Amino acid sequence: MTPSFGTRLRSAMDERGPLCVGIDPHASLLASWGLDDDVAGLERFSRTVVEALADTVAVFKPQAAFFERHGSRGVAVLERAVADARAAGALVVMDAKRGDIGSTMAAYAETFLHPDAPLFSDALTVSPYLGYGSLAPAVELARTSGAGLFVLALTSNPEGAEVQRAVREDGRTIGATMLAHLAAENAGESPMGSFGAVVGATLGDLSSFDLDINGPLLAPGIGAQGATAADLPRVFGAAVHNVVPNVSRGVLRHGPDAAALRGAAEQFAEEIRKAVSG
Ligand SMILES: O=C(O)c1cc(=O)[nH]c(=O)n1[C@@H]1O[C@H](COP(=O)(O)O)[C@@H](O)[C@H]1O
Repeated sequence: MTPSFGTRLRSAMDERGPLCVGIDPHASLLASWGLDDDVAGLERFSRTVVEALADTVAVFKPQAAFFERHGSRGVAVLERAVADARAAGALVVMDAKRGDIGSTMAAYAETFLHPDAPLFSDALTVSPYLGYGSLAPAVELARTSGAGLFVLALTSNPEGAEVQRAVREDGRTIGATMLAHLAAENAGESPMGSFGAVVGATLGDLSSFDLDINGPLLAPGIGAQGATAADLPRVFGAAVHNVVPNVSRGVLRHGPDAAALRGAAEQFAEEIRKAVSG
């Protein structure tokens, strides 16, 4: 049986460090790489990123929207990127932020978390804002297929606060409630559970939240959104050892040269290592 996502992620983080590189082929990045904003450009971009980094980076996070905007051929490029990255030993978190009523959520789960699906990924980002319980089919399928989820809890964008910091009748914020659901999901798992939270690295002091969910914390916001690796201990406190920091544009803007991409990823990885161990 495949080891759980939490187990595989912990090994990958121990072996390669926790950096996650986002594959976000923005039209502006394609242009700055000298590529056309079309399927050929998309393919060249994603292959270059995967080939340059798949043997050193623990996790890739392709952003599905940048592939889907090119239609079915863009989705074919995404399938290839996922397969190549996984074949080279990296884990893939599909950033598709899916969320729907339970019966439709089951179809999203089949799309990304069924081992026979063309887009099968090690984990998927999901939105719990139709109610955490609506994610149940994805939780269930992830458990049987050895995959994981990253649930949007406290997102990196300033607009997220109006929902995630809203206070419920029981006095808890919505974000804290999502973290509590995840802690329950991961209870008793070792070395950690497979049900992670997305918590932005941009959010400053989060000591009022219990980030101890016994699962991974995907932390976007380093680089283009203004956070730095040095912010991680202040934002995450003791939970920093479970943080998977994501950098997309901060690495990608160094392409298309493979050595420059590797250099940028190594620099972020080193800054993260220092911040987490220091
Ligand atoms: O789920 C995500 O990955 C995500 C959640 C969040 O709160 N903030 C956030 O920026 N992201 C994603 O993380 C990536 C950040 O990209 P950069 O700002 O270029 O590093 C994008 O793919 C975003 O969609």
